[in-house]
Amino acid sequence: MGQDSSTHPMVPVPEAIRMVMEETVRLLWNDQKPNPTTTLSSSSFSWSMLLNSVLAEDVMMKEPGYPDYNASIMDGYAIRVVGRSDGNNNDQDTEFTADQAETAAKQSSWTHRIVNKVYAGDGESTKRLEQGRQDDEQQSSSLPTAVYITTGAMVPDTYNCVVPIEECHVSEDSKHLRIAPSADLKPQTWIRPMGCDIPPGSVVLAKGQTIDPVAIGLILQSGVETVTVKRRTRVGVLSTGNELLLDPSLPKSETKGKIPDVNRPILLSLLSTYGSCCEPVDLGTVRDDNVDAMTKTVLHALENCDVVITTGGVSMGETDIVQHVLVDKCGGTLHFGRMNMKPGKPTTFVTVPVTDGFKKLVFALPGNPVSATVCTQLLVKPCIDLYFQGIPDSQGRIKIAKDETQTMQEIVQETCVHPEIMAKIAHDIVLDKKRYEYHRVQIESMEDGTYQVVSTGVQRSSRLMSLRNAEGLLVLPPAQGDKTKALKGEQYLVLLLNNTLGKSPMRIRDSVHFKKKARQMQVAVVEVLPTGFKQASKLEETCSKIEDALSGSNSGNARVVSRATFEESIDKLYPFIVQSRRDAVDFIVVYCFTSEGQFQYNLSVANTLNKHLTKCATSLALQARQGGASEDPKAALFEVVVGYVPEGDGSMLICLPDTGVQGALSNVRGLLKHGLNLARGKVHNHHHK
Ligand SMILES: Nc1nc2c(c(=O)[nH]1)N[C@H]1C(S)=C(S)[C@@H](COP(=O)(O)OP(=O)(O)OC[C@H]3O[C@@H](n4cnc5c(N)ncnc54)[C@H](O)[C@@H]3O)O[C@H]1N2
Ligand code: MOO
Repeated sequence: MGQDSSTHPMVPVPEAIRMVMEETVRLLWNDQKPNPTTTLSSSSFSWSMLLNSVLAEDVMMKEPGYPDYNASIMDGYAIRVVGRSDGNNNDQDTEFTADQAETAAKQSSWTHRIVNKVYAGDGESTKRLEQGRQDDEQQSSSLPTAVYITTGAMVPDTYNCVVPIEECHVSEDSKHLRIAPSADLKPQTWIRPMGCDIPPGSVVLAKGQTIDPVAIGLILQSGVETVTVKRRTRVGVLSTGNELLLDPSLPKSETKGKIPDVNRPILLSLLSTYGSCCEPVDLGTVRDDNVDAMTKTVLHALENCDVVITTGGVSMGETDIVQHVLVDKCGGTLHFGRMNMKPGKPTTFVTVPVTDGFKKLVFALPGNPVSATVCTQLLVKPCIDLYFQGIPDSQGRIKIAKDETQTMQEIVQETCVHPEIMAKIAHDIVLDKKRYEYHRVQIESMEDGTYQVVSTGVQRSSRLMSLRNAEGLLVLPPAQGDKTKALKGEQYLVLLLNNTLGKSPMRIRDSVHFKKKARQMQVAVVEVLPTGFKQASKLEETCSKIEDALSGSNSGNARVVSRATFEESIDKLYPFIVQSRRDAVDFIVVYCFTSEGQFQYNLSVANTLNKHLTKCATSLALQARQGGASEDPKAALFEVVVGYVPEGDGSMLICLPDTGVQGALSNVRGLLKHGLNLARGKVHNHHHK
């Protein structure tokens, strides 16, 4: 099992996305997200930092509420009237009543003397009228006092009513005032009392809310010193390749064979359209002929980002070193190295541990610009949405299973991916011979509420024009037998690349893209033999026997997608099993050599495997053993183990002797498939439409 990408099975795209989501969930579940929140201090608030951020904590109104003083609602005069309820009315003679206004109107006498002016923004001690004048007034008059006040200004504590300027008659020398009898002279008239707009202690904005323009205003009014928001996911983009033109100002003669780096600008700007969840980080470019230099760049990127996207260098060429750097040099775990997809086949997904025990997610995308862009949309977007939002609140739909992996699966089912629709195609499209094609299309809404899609033309992965104005990805299966074309009028699934149709993201649980079809059963085969065992491998012939035994007309075909030989060290077997299930394998068949004297070995392999299985199916094992014995009586002497490997979607493992393989498997074929479906929690099989 080398790391060469050609040995990686082509993982179906939905399975690949599911693995990405599972790793993301696992990381969140295990608190492996560093600094999930950021606290912004009011001294550094700027609207651009706040806008579109998501609150990680409630914003509460500080004492004494907003406004934090009694404010005038009108331009006019503040006076004191009878009935103030604040217990501060011991100075009875300065209180003014409607009767007094009435009398003054009849007599054309003044009702108040004006002792000050208060403008909006003035503090309590502001004195705008000259001292001399006040002294003068105090001596010459016993009228109650009033102050001129503007809208929004602080009403001094000694006053409890504002009379708008329209209801005041002011003496020519601006020293006296007559209040019109029409004025409303109740306490608090035209005053916004302290805390009336936002009472102290109230929740101004709730946790989880996205900060919109109004929320910015409310945060500022709330008087809080800090706001805690969810930290945006830092997503780094690194282009790899010596062909990238680093200095566009160089003369043409010096740049032959170089091309502009389009991936980095495309992906960085695409990420910036993902809104509040992500902070794109430009990691520049790196050469593809220097493993150490690339390793250094990647390690630095991993320290600084939560998610890293690289483009280029993941296929089969001598300079395709990215996987080597990520796995061998950076110690990453490879989750998949190829997808059954055009464009995007060599897409590679790795998780890499960094210091502090945090794990980072790395998407090593193909260099072709279309492949890189489409794979970012399909795989990276849902991942960073999930990483930012955290484990979905499922309103109780998530069953917490005893087994952690099962719980993860449950959570993954609740996570969201691209929106999707069904649409008819407007013209024939030739199907790819081998791979599912995610064909770029434009979408037309028809009058009857259905959709029709039109291809964007030649779909070569280098042809960025195929993405120009593309609105969706039409999911086309590979050609099969006579079916070499998708025909005009046929209906297919379309994954949406933008939100022009106003469709919501799909929960994986509900997504048609993720619905399992009765597809080819995928099988991993392992041959195990004791050390120094001198017998030629029978892997090839046994694999074809296994394929035949597991294929049946009404239960679909089986295909061996990975195979390996292990000598002695059964310890190595478990990582292979884990990898097999990650490759979405249905059955793992382990067979042991059984020449004379190998009973003990067969027993120890069987016992070791037994430990890793849940739901050991002893009756199935017995039946398989009987089937094996009917082919070769000797097979009855050896151990058979059948059980369920719970990780991921789950696989069925069958450990048996190297003889009677076909008889054993064909005897339990139907039961194995049924057992797998039961163990996977599926009551019904899903069939092709
Ligand atoms: N022998 C095989 N060759 C290839 C296979 C294969 O299975 N066997 N797969 C092909 C497929 S499918 C794809 S997709 C590409 C992906 O290759 P890489 O990821 O290794 O990418 P590169 O070889 O580095 O580049 C591919 C292509 O894209 C151009 N490129 C790269 N980076 C950028 C950039 N930042 N901006 C613009 N264009 C870029 C590069 O020049 C190449 O033309 O591999 C096939 N080969
Ligand atoms: O998968 Mo590649 O992305 O065809 O061109």
